[in-house]
Amino acid sequence: MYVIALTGGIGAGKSEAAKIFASLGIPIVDVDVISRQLTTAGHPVMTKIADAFGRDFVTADGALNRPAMRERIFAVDADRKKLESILHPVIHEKALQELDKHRDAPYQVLAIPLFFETNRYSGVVKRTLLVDCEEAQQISRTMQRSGMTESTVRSIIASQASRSYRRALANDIIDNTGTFEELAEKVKEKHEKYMQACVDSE
Ligand SMILES: CC(C)(COP(=O)(O)OP(=O)(O)OC[C@H]1O[C@@H](n2cnc3c(N)ncnc32)[C@H](O)[C@@H]1O)[C@@H](O)C(=O)NCCC(=O)NCCS
Ligand SMILES: Nc1ncnc2c1ncn2[C@@H]1O[C@H](COP(=O)(O)OP(=O)(O)OP(=O)(O)O)[C@@H](O)[C@H]1O
Repeated sequence: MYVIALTGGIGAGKSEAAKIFASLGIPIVDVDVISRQLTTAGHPVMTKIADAFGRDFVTADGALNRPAMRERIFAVDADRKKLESILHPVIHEKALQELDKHRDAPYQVLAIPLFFETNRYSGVVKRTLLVDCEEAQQISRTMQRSGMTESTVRSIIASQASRSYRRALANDIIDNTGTFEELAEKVKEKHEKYMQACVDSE
């Protein structure tokens, strides 16, 4: 299995980059998508979250109350760690199962915001690809996409690894300070490189 971890800070452009890899036929395993699936109504994980945080963090139909949880965990570090200790092991197990389904693909993309923060996936990942832009762009793009306030976005950025730390650790970097067209070109370049690399590694 040849797995590329696609990582980056909030709003840096991971989802947009992942869509372009998908359009090139590459399977995508996205841990944010898995996390959302695990926190829908009726999933056993929701019982653990309700026990740990109380009913205020669960919607009337039993799903995760995402805005309430977002406000809480990016204000209180201990609560973020508590939520992560419930969700991360289950997300990890599910992500490995998903990756296993696409063993025959030339390579796969694992979209994972907290790759450098968690360390859980290093065993399965061959290379890391950072999508990176200026912090001001992360903030404005996230605010536009989600309607979050600037201070919420800043608190999320503060909880994540710094830009310089990620840039120092990544094997490859895509600069997403430009247009969508430029991003698409850069993703295609990386795709060609990874196609060659996985052939060479056989
Ligand atoms: C806090 C929650 C409810 C907010 O939900 P929401 O729908 O607004 O955001 P979504 O899940 O799409 O995540 C958006 C982005 O927030 C950032 N983010 C999410 N969780 C975390 C975290 N624990 N630490 C730092 N940043 C995070 C990431 O950049 C992520 O891409 C949700 O993100 C969550 O349940 N987080 C805990 C699970 C987790 O750690 N996910 C990251 C997987 S490695
Ligand atoms: N090059 C670009 N030019 C303009 N807007 C962009 C560009 N790249 C991404 N965006 C927009 O910025 C927002 C954030 O991008 P995206 O959702 O891909 O980021 P992300 O890294 O997946 O964020 P998150 O960590 O929140 O999941 C989206 O609305 C997206 O369409």
